[in-house]
Amino acid sequence: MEKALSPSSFPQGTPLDHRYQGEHPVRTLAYLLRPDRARLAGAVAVFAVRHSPLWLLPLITANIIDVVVQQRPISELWWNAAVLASMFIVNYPSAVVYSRLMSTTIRRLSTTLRSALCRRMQELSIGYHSRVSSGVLHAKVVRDVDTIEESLKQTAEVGLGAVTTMLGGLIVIGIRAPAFLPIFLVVVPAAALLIRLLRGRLRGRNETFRKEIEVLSSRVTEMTSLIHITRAHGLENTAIHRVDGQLDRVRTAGFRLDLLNGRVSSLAWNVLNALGVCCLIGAALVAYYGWLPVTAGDVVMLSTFFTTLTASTTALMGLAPTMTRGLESVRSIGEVLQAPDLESNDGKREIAGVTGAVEFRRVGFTYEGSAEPSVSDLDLAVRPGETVALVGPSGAGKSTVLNLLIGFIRPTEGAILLDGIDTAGLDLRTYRRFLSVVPQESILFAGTIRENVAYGLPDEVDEDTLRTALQAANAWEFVSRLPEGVDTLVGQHGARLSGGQRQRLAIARALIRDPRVLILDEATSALDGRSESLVQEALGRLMSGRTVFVVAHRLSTIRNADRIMVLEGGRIRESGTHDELVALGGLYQQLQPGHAA
Ligand SMILES: Nc1ncnc2c1ncn2[C@@H]1O[C@H](COP(=O)(O)OP(=O)(O)OP(=O)(O)O)[C@@H](O)[C@H]1O
Repeated sequence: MEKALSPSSFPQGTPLDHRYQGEHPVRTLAYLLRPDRARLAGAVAVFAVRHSPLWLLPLITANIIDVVVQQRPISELWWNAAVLASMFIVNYPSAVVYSRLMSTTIRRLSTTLRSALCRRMQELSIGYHSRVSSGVLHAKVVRDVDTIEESLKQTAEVGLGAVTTMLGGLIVIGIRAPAFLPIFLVVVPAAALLIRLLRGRLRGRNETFRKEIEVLSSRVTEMTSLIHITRAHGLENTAIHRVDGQLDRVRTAGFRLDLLNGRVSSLAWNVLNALGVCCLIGAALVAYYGWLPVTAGDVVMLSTFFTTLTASTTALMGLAPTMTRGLESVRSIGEVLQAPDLESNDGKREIAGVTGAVEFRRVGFTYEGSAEPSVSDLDLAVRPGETVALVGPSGAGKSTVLNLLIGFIRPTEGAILLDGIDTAGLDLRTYRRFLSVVPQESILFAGTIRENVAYGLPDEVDEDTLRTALQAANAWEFVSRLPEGVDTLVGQHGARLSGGQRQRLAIARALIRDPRVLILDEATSALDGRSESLVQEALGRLMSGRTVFVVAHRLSTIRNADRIMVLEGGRIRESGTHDELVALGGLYQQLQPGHAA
């Protein structure tokens, strides 16, 4: 069973942590497959048995022909028939065992990779997540791992098939007609190369087709994300026209690819079989004139082997792109697994309680690559239970201060102290248990109201606690009227909730955690009348008795704050209560709505 995760047992030491240091992807794969090496060896052995008809059948056919042509004892026919029968008897069970062994190995590997990626994403800093789009990370977890899985499966199936056929075939030829071995070793690769060259043209067309599909995919994504704007402006036809144009290109590229595919496949088949016939005639001539000791059975065997060995060599060469794709995906996953941008908490002090005293000591913060600091010389001591409103023009540094408080970013100058302890030395995950953040956009995930409100709480929440939180958040009234109450599904495919209702659920989510420190990023757009007052009332309850930092837009929040900090250019320009700042007649006064600048 999975161990419950406490900060101290937070996933460390995923299988790739210690090992993956950007080495060649083949080594990464070898490392990942190590725990399954016995299983893999078993799979290879079983595969050779399962695949034996392909390289043994020509030999047995040759034996049977020789029994007939040379009038050898009939018992030899029965012996050969018995070998043939036993091959078929073991074929089915060995196929089942092979699938089982291989599938266990490959599925375990993809689960390990996906789990390592998800864990690493939870450890990477918020800075990393704001730089790397979620779509890219999503593609790594889903598509790249899928590509690795597919590439391993194909390499195993096709590669093992080709290698066992080639080895088996060459051994049989080496024993039965050794004089032909050097000829095979030269002619078979040459024939395979010829067929590969013929197919080479397909690659270019494949590439064109794939690119057109990628453009289509981005056009569709663009269309769906713009759908509100498109519909609001009556631009449906323009949007459809854009997609239609691309659909046409995909159709043309697909059609050309299919035509070429048909021509190339037929040409390759003809070349392969023509070469096979040449081999048959050549071997027949050798036997007929007695240039080498070759029986009639050998003639048939050699010509069959020529075709199967050439096909195997071609298949092996054709694996290269699949393997390259798989290795590229391993590398792409490695980029995330070795990204150094981690939030470092390991070994830092864990805290069991917070009273809520927060102090900024000459805090400065400069974003990486920025010339100017976004916050400078910030000095601020906040008592437990105090409400501090941050106001200021756009770009003043308000969000940066909130992110510093959450610990998403660390001060580049000075220190932030929590209850007198420098947060630089704290395991922030333990501190954040006493922290709630209510963002501007209330984010609900696909689940019930109960799950959304109780998200992340360690224990099951009882009905009373849930109801009290919803009541205090002014959400009970609408939740209790929903057909399934707290068990109603919300989120992407759930009940439709208004903006105000979503905000009140977000407030309930914060309330139920009973935080000591609350971080509030108020929505810039106010709701209408009743909904707005319900949200304000709920916020009032949420804020009371806690240390609150709020990026404030509502006049009521600002008026009720114990202190207002007016930021500009990353510095505190003014601070005080609403009345004091109005009396001051400075920047705060200018920021008031309706003020003529
Ligand atoms: N990730 C980042 N990298 C570089 N600079 C950034 C980054 N985020 C913000 N900044 C810069 O830092 C400054 C402060 O930004 P911040 O988002 O904190 O302002 P704000 O007061 O919250 O603005 P708004 O009210 O518009 O949200 C701005 O000049 C902004 O351009």
